[in-house]
Amino acid sequence: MPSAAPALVARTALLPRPDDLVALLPDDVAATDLVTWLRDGDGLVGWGRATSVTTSGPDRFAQADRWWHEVCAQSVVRDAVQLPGTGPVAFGSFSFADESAYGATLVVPSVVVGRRGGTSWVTTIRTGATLPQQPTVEPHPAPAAPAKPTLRTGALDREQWKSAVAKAVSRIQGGDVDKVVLARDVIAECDGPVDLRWLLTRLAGGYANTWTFAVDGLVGASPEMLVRREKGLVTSRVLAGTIRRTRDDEHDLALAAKLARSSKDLEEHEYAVRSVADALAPHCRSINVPESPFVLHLPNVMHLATDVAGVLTDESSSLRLAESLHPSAAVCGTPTPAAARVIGELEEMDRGRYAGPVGWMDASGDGEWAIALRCGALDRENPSAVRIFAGCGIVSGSDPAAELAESEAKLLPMRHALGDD
Ligand SMILES: C=C(O[C@@H]1C=C(C(=O)O)C=C[C@H]1O)C(=O)O
Repeated sequence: MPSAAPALVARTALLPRPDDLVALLPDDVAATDLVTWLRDGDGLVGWGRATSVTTSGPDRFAQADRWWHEVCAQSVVRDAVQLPGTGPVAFGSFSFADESAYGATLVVPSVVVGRRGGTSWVTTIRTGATLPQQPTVEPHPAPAAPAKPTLRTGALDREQWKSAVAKAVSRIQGGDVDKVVLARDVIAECDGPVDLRWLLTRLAGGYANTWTFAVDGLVGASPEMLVRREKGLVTSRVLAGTIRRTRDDEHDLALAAKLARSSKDLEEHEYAVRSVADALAPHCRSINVPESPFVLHLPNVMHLATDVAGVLTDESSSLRLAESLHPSAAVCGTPTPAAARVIGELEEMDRGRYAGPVGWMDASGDGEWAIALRCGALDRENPSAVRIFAGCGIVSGSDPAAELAESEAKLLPMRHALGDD
């Protein structure tokens, strides 16, 4: 059982608009106590740990949600801004698998700075009885560039992973499962402690239209929004179906048109959209599923993308909605239980928090949870190492060599951020 929920006091006040939220992260706080949620310059950054909870197992979402509810019920809040993300905020990351040794964490930082359109604010949070003073919020010197990291094989080397893909294809052709998402890990070893602020600067600068996140030592730039809940509206961005970009824009446009017509990718995409719409159905009315996907352009890859929206009909928090949507066919497969079994048999690794929900939630339960993709986990034992991940949706027409190349393209954001240009 998680620890008892403490009482918090929180104060949110307006702040002059900071240019760069990442620059506000202090350089003398442990990387696991820095949090970030950024897109196109707006979002939230935070540091310190007013309180936190860890949970594990199949109830990890419900336990964390209950804890946060109790914390908020006994908190004293002075919120002069009243926007989503003001007042006390919890940042969380959850393991992909129920049985994972990596569990889940909700962290409530002691300071959160937010920026949304023209409004910026700072929230200070403490356990105790007196309202905290507003801290000084100012940019810190830019972090130094790291040296090129060394890459080591993770659970499977390239050949082994290709043969896992080939086995997945035969399982699909044999009728065990329709689609399965297979992932691989690579260990990046740097020549000194990894500077999270450097990684975040690179990710937020290079991948501005993704959600750049850092929570409890998990860092990345995810293009996939599992669920956003804001004032009764629920939205989800589903991605599945990928093509690697070349360095030639004209050629990429032709590839995008090909992706939008590719029956293999459209089939893979359809599975993922269906799994999201079905999971939202018990919680929402007026669910809108566009008839065909659009092509999302990222610097390294292009994806087929569909934005699903609905109106919330129950009290589910954004975290409980994320639980209902996890794992979607975009990161597990279809049907879910059979795909999860094949993953367990073929990947030969614990995914940890990769491909699990990562995000934030405020006291109202509104929040945003992305799927932790294009990310890495800082190694708690070795501060110079990061375990980075990438996975691919496998369907009956998948070719192992092409999937390996796709996984390499999906590793690029983290490799570049780590200084491997
Ligand atoms: C599993 C990953 O990405 C997922 C798989 C995709 C695909 O197979 O086309 C596309 C986007 C994501 O839903 C990853 O980036 O690691």
